[in-house]
Amino acid sequence: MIEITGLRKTYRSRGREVRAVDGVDLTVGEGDVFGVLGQSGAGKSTLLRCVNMLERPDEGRITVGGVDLTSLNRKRLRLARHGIGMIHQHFALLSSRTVAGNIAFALEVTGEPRAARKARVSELIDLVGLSGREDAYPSQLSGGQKQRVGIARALAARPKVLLSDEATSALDPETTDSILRLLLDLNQRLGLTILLITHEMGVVKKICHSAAVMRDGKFVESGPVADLLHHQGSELAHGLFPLAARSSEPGATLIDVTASGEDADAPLTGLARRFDFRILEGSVETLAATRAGRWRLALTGDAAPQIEFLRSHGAQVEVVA
Ligand SMILES: Nc1ncnc2c1ncn2[C@@H]1O[C@H](COP(=O)(O)OP(=O)(O)OP(=O)(O)O)[C@@H](O)[C@H]1O
Repeated sequence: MIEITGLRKTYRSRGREVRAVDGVDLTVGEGDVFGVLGQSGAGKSTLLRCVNMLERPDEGRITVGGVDLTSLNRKRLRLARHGIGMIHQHFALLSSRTVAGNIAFALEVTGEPRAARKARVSELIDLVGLSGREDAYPSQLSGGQKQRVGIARALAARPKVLLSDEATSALDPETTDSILRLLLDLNQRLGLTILLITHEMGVVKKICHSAAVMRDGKFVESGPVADLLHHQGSELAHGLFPLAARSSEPGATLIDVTASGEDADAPLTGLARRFDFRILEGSVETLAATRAGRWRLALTGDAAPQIEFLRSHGAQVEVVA
């Protein structure tokens, strides 16, 4: 649904050059939820703003729903943007308009006939769970309710793609969860493709099927979350399952074990039937697209057959010490 190749964007200000996006390739399949994770300054916002051409890239191709956005003139680009909704960290609502007014505004912009607007607004209010709050002004809403208005407004023109710019960063953990559940629900019910940027590992954990880690304008790893977990040295694996336990143990070999799928704990259970070892730390968790487990083990005795056993049962093993 979204295809990006060779994307570059450099800012020049006061004689200084900043390569905000430095050669990014990205494919987001239809109905996928893709998260780009990175720290402040990594280039996430620039990347996202290039996807709907709010920012014009210096190099690269951006195709959304089969349409090459970089080749469109201004008028066609405006139309293509109707198929790409966007939500923001600080909601960007009109303070002088009610909930219904804010959503109706998006329909006015896309030229929806006045007669059809009212019905569509109430449909959208229903969709995001704001029934009863139609006449409230943004100042009377909680952060979560404001983001629901943002989502309804972004979906007004029935886009196939939703871009999310740190949509939950300004929300408390409980509200974050309810907004992520709503996004996942919309992804499933409407088949909505979602590309989100975030600096929160929890967001990737809860709703992303695929993810990329971005640093200095580049993707340092990218792919389905279940696959990335199995890559040696994966930052995503370390971030999703931080193992802070002891990093040395006299007389033992320390290893980190990663396994995914419905039977994520099977390699470890199998190992326990044959060998003696200790679990220093770890857990199995349900992620958006898979179940996965990660543990730090202290192996006593000969480590080689134990590591071999785990690997032959589909687990990724990294020797720590
Ligand atoms: N309009 C601009 N002019 C000059 N430099 C910019 C501009 N926008 C972004 N940058 C620079 O580009 C780099 C990437 O910024 P960007 O906002 O895309 O990163 P980010 O990962 O989204 O970070 P944050 O989460 O803090 O927004 C940063 O070094 C930033 O200072």
